[in-house]
Amino acid sequence: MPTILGQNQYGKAENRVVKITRDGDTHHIKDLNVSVALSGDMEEVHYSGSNANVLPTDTTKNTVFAFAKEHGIESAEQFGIHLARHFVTSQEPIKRARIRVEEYTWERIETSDNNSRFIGSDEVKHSFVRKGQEVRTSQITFDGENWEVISGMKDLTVMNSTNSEFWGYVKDKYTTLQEAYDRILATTVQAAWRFNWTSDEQRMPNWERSYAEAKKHLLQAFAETYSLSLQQTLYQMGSRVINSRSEIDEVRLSLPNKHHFLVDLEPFGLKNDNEVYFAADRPYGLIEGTVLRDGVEARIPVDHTNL
Ligand SMILES: O=c1[nH]c(=O)c2[nH]c(=O)[nH]c2[nH]1
Repeated sequence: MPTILGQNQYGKAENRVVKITRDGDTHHIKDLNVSVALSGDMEEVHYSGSNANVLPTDTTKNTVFAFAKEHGIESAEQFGIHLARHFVTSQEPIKRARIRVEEYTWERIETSDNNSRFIGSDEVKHSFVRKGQEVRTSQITFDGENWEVISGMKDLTVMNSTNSEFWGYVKDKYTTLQEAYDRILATTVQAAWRFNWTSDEQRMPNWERSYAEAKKHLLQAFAETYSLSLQQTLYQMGSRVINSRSEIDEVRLSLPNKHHFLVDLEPFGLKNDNEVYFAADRPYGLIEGTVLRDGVEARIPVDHTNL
């Protein structure tokens, strides 16, 4: 049976690059995990093994580190844009570059209870603790003409200890779930949002500010929604971002329902007054959905993941 080559891409994955910027003796850290995927005229290397069109993955790794020096790392998105543009414009056979970035955030260590005494001391300026909250993600794709930037986050765990109910659902012969009028709602947010910046002709968003604002709106919507289901909360979270940020047209959310079950304390002669829960880790409900600006086309893949 004859065969033909289908979709293919290649590049160095998970380049862990850390850039220290020294502003006098005050240091700033950017800590990224960068994955490069290139595609284009790559039939020959697959069919015959000719490497004539192949920029080595080793070179793509070196480029990541060299660009950290040459261009700095202003934001994950800006860094990805520099890289994608470079690969597509410098090598004829490369027609498309996709750069995925995970970013780990570092916060300054405060070195005294009375912090004000130490402001200006060396410890504050160059000592950091890695932030335990979310991992920031971005994916930058360039085909020589159009850009697609999808940013987001994963591992951001949140909980409402009240203002959540779940009742009025379908009941069949297998249904045992009790209706809940005051339950815990907890989830670990995986979010991806697509920017409507697609060409060098348009003004580029402020990536850092956009991220901070999108995160703020997701969290505020989670906190402020009186929830009748996680689905309803998901829609509120997505639409809050779309309505507040004109640079974002599409939000995809994947929200595991981190179930907290009330423990039966009756056997011990104790009454559980919505106080003691068993935090189950699996199975979990998985609630996923896309929220779009009216009139735009959905482009974030249903199973979009970063790395
Ligand atoms: O918010 C929820 N949505 C569901 O679809 C669902 N299903 C379920 O068993 N519990 C919940 N909770």
